[in-house]
Amino acid sequence: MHGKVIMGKLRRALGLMSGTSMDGIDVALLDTDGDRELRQGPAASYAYPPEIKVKLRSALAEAKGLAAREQRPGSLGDVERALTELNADAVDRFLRANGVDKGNIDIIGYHGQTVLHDAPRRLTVQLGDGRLLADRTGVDVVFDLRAADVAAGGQGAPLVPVYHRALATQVPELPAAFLNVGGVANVTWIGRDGRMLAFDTGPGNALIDDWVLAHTGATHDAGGALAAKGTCNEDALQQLLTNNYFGVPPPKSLDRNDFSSAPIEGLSLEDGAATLTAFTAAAIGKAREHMPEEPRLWVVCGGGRKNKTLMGLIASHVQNAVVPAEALGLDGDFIEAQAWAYLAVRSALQLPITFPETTGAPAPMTGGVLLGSR
Ligand SMILES: Nc1ncnc2c1ncn2[C@@H]1O[C@H](COP(=O)(O)OP(=O)(O)OP(=O)(O)O)[C@@H](O)[C@H]1O
Ligand SMILES: CC(=O)N[C@H]1[C@@H]2OC[C@@H](O2)[C@@H](O)[C@@H]1O[C@H](C)C(=O)O
Repeated sequence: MHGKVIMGKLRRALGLMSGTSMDGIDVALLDTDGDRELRQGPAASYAYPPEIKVKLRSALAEAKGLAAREQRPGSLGDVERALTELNADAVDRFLRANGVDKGNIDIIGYHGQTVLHDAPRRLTVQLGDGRLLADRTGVDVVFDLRAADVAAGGQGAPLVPVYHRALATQVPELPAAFLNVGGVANVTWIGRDGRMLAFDTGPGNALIDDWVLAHTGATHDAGGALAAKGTCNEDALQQLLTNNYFGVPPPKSLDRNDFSSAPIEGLSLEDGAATLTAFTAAAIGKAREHMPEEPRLWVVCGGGRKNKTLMGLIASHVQNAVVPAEALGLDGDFIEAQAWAYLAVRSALQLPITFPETTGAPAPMTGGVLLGSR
């Protein structure tokens, strides 16, 4: 089933990413040889309809009880089908809007929606039906990119590091850190010789989003304005930082809800936002303890780079410059979707996508399941 992608040739891939913020589907086009050649094309986001967001929140609770990755009890099967249909619709809309011919797309890299991630139990569950997506789109789909790594004893996350490494050719000076602040935050340290070290640093925006949603109904703290008005509660922050996770050496990964915001209960909206924002930044600062050498530059991707308060705090916790991905001419909103396109091509070529230094895989290994169009 790996016949379509030939080594050395540029392949046109579409990446479909739905992250832990659970806000929708990011789509990005990438022409790549699966190695150093990267030609980023158009990209777009398609928000989940409100009713899907509500269903996803309950799916997340239902998924807690899963004992095996293929189980779909309760509403999970229905939600999976609905999400897959939304992804197929997103592909159609994207191709139409950008005048791209479906026949020219070689492969789709499909992430799905993570509803459970528990690497110690060798369990990572992404809702999404690769077979259905391949049938609906008529394009070959690579799905389940995390599963083989987890089965082999790896963390199954983060998977973006190999794409970060490919982007690092654009960084003026190494070592550098690519920091993704999504629902959860993850970092890839890249050394002068291209060596990688990657792991989830701690919370990203998810705790802040949940706090703001519960108190105001808004989806996030736009620009970090609420946090800027509040005062960090030092006791609560220190309590949050006592979590054992920060001392654990990498590789390590997190589920969306691995951290509780219990220590900030009772604080005002603004002070709670300030404290959680300080928590995300301090956790990123702690990531430095695991790095072999201080990054010369921190390149920030993901929605968290739009939170000015957070960006300022991150800068106060690290040495050297902190810049948004745009400073390197990249679009910080779509690096993960592009990464999924890149990973799909690497998977089809049977190239490694995870490494001992990124997920704790026993050796560099490929992954993903290729579902041929028919
Ligand atoms: N203007 C903004 N101001 C502040 N925060 C923002 C802004 N825009 C987006 N965000 C934050 O970024 C989040 C979305 O980020 P992103 O799309 O990178 O996450 P994700 O890909 O879903 O998550 P992950 O990377 O963990 O899988 C939103 O939930 C919100 O908290
Ligand atoms: C299991 C899972 O979906 N993890 C996500 C999550 O969101 C950020 C962080 O935690 C990262 O480890 C990962 O996503 C990115 C895309 C990755 O695998 O690189």
